[in-house]
Amino acid sequence: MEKAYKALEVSGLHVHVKSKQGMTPLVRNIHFEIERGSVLGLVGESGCGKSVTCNALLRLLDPRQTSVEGSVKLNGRELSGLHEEEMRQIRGKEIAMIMQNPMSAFTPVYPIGDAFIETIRTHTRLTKKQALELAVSSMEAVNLPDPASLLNKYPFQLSGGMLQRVMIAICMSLRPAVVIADEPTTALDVVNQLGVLKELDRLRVEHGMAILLISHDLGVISELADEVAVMQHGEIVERADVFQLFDHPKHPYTQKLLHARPKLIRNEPKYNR
Ligand SMILES: Nc1ncnc2c1ncn2[C@@H]1O[C@H](COP(=O)(O)OP(=O)(O)OP(=O)(O)O)[C@@H](O)[C@H]1O
Repeated sequence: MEKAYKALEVSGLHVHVKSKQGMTPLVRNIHFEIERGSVLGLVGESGCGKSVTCNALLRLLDPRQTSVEGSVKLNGRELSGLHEEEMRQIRGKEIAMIMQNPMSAFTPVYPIGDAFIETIRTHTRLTKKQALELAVSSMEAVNLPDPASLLNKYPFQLSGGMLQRVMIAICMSLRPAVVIADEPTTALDVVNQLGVLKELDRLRVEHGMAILLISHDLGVISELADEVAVMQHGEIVERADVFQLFDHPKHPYTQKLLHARPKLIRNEPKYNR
């Protein structure tokens, strides 16, 4: 059988932070890999280390406060020894991040087109006109209406769902191999949530990108993920195929998480007056 192509491979990732007691572990011994065109869901309670893990992958943690050990391979290329300048080239272009709060990703005093064109031109040799064309086509691809006029708007003039789509469009315009989506739908209402998830899934299918999807919401995870890693206290305690995990959770913490899912409690007959 042909060997699956790994877009992202993480092994033995440890992060420590400086504290009065010395170096304190934040995440320990993280291992996972994501194949091209597939989605790994990363779940766990608040503070368990999901964002620290992602920031460590992208080398966004402050090296004066934290130390990171382990191996991170992107399309087979080891990232851990690279210089900051090389990492800057990789971030956004080969591995991109969609953040939780789209509003904070844009500078409020500039039209959104400025952010779009700056990102494209930082990573490509396209002219401003070509970058603009790419911005418009990327926005069309995520079903944003009238992209040319949207590019002239300021962030506060767009709804949360639209801004999230703009962020996805910016992210996708450079066709990264890996996308880290950190709670991409938390700030959205359910209709927009579904739209954004569908968009991510379409881009995964059409462009074969690998997605690391971080969410508290097991509903979101079950919509999109092929595999799920469950984190607790800085460690991955269980990793399994999504159906296996939902049907036969092994670790007590996974069982607890699944048990804590909101259920519809409306079986009682209606009150008759
Ligand atoms: N720069 C830092 N210095 C010290 N501690 C930190 C730092 N960044 C994060 N932490 C701590 O590391 C732990 C993990 O934080 P992290 O943000 O990764 O959690 P999370 O799982 O993403 O939570 P949430 O779901 O709420 O976003 C927390 O206890 C947090 O306080």
